[in-house]
Amino acid sequence: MEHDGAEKVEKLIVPEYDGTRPFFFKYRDYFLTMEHLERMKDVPSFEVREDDIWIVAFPKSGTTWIQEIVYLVMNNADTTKALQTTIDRRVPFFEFRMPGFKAISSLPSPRFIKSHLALSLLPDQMETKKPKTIYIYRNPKDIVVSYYSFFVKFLTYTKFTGNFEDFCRLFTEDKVHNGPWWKHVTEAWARRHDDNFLLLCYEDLQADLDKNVRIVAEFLGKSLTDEQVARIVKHCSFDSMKNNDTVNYEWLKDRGIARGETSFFRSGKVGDWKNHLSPDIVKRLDEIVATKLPEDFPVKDTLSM
Ligand SMILES: Nc1ncnc2c1ncn2[C@@H]1O[C@H](COP(=O)(O)OS(=O)(=O)O)[C@@H](OP(=O)(O)O)[C@H]1O
Repeated sequence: MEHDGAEKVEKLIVPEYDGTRPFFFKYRDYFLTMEHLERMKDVPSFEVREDDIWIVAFPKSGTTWIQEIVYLVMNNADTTKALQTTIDRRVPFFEFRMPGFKAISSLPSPRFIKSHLALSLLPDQMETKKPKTIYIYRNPKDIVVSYYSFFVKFLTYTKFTGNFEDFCRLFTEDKVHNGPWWKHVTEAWARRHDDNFLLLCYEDLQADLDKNVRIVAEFLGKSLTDEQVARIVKHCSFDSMKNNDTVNYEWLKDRGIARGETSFFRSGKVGDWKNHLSPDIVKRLDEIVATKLPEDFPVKDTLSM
């Protein structure tokens, strides 16, 4: 894979800000915020380990859910241990400023690492060290609702001044952080048969969490008892995680990063988009699914499908 040094990154910047939009910049094929773009120069050379476990997803696709499941599977369903430390410390966010590349580099093995970067933007050594990688995808209609709620209403530091419809339109134009969604998931689809790769789907977890915990455990080479699986399933229900202060990101409110009146655990449903999206946005998203995804890519935007 080609290395992109700082100089080349600078040349790839395409300003999209017109006073109503957040600052997104195009890096290779993806839109990133300036903050993330600045760190991209250190990404290609980041040292990957064979025993890392990477959790990769487009934002709002169920990343936190998988982070907690992976942590528990790898720690024999020790929920007491999980409840001692917030998820951002147990499974750090790779490209975020906290804790940063240096801190992640010095973590003991096995490291659990979360990233929202598309697979093609991850460190070069992902291809040679081949760490186990779990990717979760979700239907774009629920994602855009969840994304607006998180990016505009939950976080305090984003500068989006448009309304919900504006945000949805930007999403359909691929111009949201980590967009295009369809390209992000298509890259994962192409990897679905790789031995070190597990592709999961948010809607499948909703339909049968027990089964998906077992799939994760098998992929990670862990043998769990039925009682351990049941404990993970209970701990990882929406209501349990919403009320769990080590995963619900309520601590961001104390740091002034998130607003008091909103919740990271918003709805946790499949098909909630029906209560929010306009017919025009539904049409645009259906078009993206129909024309930009591989033909056999299964997108489930209701639970009955
Ligand atoms: N346990 C469980 N059950 C059902 N749904 C769950 C669960 N955990 C997280 N979620 C929902 O996932 C959405 C957040 O996605 P991410 O964790 O990927 O967000 S982030 O991008 O990492 O910020 C967000 O979706 P919405 O509720 O639709 O906004 C969360 O509520």
